[in-house]
Amino acid sequence: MSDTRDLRVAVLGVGVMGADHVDRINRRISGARVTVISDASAERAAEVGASASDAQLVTDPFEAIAVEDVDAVLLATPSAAHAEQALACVNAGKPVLCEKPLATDAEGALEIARREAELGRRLVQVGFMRRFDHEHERLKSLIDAGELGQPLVMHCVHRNPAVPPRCDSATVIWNSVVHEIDATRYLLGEEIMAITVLRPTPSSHAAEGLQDPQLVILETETGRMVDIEVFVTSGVGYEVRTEVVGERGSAMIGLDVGLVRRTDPGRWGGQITPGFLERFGQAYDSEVQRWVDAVRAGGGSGDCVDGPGAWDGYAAAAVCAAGIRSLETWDRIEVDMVPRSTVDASARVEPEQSE
Ligand SMILES: NC(=O)C1=CN([C@@H]2O[C@H](COP(=O)(O)OP(=O)(O)OC[C@H]3O[C@@H](n4cnc5c(N)ncnc54)[C@H](O)[C@@H]3O)[C@@H](O)[C@H]2O)C=CC1
Ligand SMILES: O=C1[C@@H](O)[C@H](O)[C@@H](O)[C@H](O)[C@H]1O
Repeated sequence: MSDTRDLRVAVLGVGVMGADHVDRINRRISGARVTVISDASAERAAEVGASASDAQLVTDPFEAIAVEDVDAVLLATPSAAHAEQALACVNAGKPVLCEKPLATDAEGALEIARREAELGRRLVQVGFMRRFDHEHERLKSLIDAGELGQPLVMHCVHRNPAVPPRCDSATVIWNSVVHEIDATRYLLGEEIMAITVLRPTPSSHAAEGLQDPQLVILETETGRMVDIEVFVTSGVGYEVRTEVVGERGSAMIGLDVGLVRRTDPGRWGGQITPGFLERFGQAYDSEVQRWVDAVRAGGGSGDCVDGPGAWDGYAAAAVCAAGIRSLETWDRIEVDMVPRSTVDASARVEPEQSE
């Protein structure tokens, strides 16, 4: 691939996220265009394809990955399909931006990280977009500059107004808490050693099989603790708040303090973002732009990642797997992870450097 030509991207899975990524690649960022669209629903593929007239529709996701003039793949299929499809990308030598999580079990993620290491070329980026959010970047800079002193504790809130009816308690860990797991590794720059999932009084709005809210406690290797309230049927709006408390002060992000309006009779207030597309729009744009730039810079043989990679996907998957054990057993569970040095390609960069 030449450096001057647009990157030709196949987008797999064009539901909520995939359709937004298609629009982002074709209209909101530069250096890439969508040339293949694939979705299990032919109707949905045609609907999204209508707005991306250059794109060829390919029903089978593995055929889509193999299309010769596809330079790179963006995976936005349901989480359970990621591992097999991401592995197929690596095996085909194609760079892939895989929406989180990289896999819904730790073994699947580890297989991808190991295969990438064998190839000796970084091809896998994982869609932990908070690392590209300006507020998260500022918080990270503050911590790294030592302005809060040594970080001791982190408090997180993650609320969604609603989730699809199929969402169960384990899905909340894989799909929602996985963001705080990655944010912890990114902000504090160390691995998570143990997880405990607690079950407060469930909301009467949660469907059967869904423990909502959940309180999750993470413990890092140096003993810092992170508490996460995850509440996915809040009915209110999309709220993601993070506060880091250090020896010399604290800092919080996600306060929705855009416009604060004062009106009569004696009222004041602002607005809560309705969903992740609005709250993290800037982060998704930066994430995909930087991935496109990295893939183009990598040419046909260099590294193609600028952000969280396969190791980050694996580390998060290992913590999620322990979290699901905790949900089942009601116990504190230690995270079972292979040493980073056994997965060579990823061992080159520390997690806090955002790979
Ligand atoms: N980074 C973020 O903030 C967000 C990430 N996500 C992630 O994006 C992924 C997609 O989520 P949504 O767009 O909300 O789901 P969705 O259900 O809206 O879309 C999934 C699409 O994939 C298609 N599909 C199903 N199985 C497939 C297969 N095996 N191969 C190809 N296509 C298949 C479906 O027909 C559907 O159109 C998930 O992994 C989710 O975790 C979702 C929302 C936000
Ligand atoms: O990734 C996402 C969704 O899949 C998930 O369901 C939400 O809870 C997250 O906030 C969103 O960022």
